[in-house]
Amino acid sequence: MLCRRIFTSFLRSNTYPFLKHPKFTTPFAFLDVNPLNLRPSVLTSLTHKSISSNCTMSDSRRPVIPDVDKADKIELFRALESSLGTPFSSQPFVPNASPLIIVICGPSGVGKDAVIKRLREVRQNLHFVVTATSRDMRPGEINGKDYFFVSKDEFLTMVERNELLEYALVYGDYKGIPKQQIRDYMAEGCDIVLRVDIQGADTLRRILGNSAVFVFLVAESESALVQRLIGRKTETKETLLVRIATAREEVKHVKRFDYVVVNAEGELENSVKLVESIIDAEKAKVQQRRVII
Ligand SMILES: Nc1ncnc2c1ncn2[C@@H]1O[C@H](COP(=O)(O)OP(=O)(O)OP(=O)(O)O)[C@@H](O)[C@H]1O
Repeated sequence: MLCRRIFTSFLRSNTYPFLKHPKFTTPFAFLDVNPLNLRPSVLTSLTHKSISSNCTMSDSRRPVIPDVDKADKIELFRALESSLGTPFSSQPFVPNASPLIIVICGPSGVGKDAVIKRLREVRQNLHFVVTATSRDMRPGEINGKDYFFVSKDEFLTMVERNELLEYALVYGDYKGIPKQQIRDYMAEGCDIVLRVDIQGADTLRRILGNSAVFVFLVAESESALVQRLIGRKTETKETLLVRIATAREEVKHVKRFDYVVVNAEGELENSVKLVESIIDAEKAKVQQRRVII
């Protein structure tokens, strides 16, 4: 006690200014370690408490923290808990990430469908919104899986009922995104993938702003894109020309997107991995995108 008084009066005087160094004024600082890895404020208040409790609490009532190398884990855990005075919480430090809407766009033939198909195979809790379209079914396509194939009249009825988040007339056919499907899957905690053309992406940006993630897919070059489109064998020479001319304009809009992914020839897996990384990074953001449809 006498020693402490002498030490305190030294601290108050300016005779030995080095004694005001945090090493001497911060509890435990002389150890050069923080034995419980506590925040300095907690440490300070704890130590002040235990110093002041010296006056009132007998040694037998003070919680004893066993030595780390001797105590078993549970004993140490409980001792630390009772020293701090409140039970350790098992609540997650951060809540679950909000479901995301990922909008994938890019010129015709770049590989949007191929990337999304693979993404669905490798990633859980991801729902690809099945778009409604008035175009004819292509060989191999399945109604309700690739698209909801509807007549023009049926499509226009959906528009009248405000059932579509966004719709457009593309190469003479209507395409639109059903709202209810998005609400249902987001309620289950799924991320939503939307596949749209450039007009659709513009409209969605107006509607959703920054609450969705916009990804633009490009080929490594124009010539690679044309070869891919030819290789798909779905187009006539006329529609090929229209799609290629349109693609030339579309790639100029890349700046409006949040991310660009180069889907290079033979590198589909890498493109999918990159899209996955984008989703993971978005989910780790402190300020989450929150979307209401
Ligand atoms: N990285 C890649 N390397 C080689 N071929 C690819 C790659 N990605 C996609 N493809 C192929 O390119 C063709 C066009 O791809 P896909 O149909 O997915 O394009 P899209 O962007 O969905 O086109 P559209 O908008 O016209 O429907 C397909 O035959 C597909 O298998």
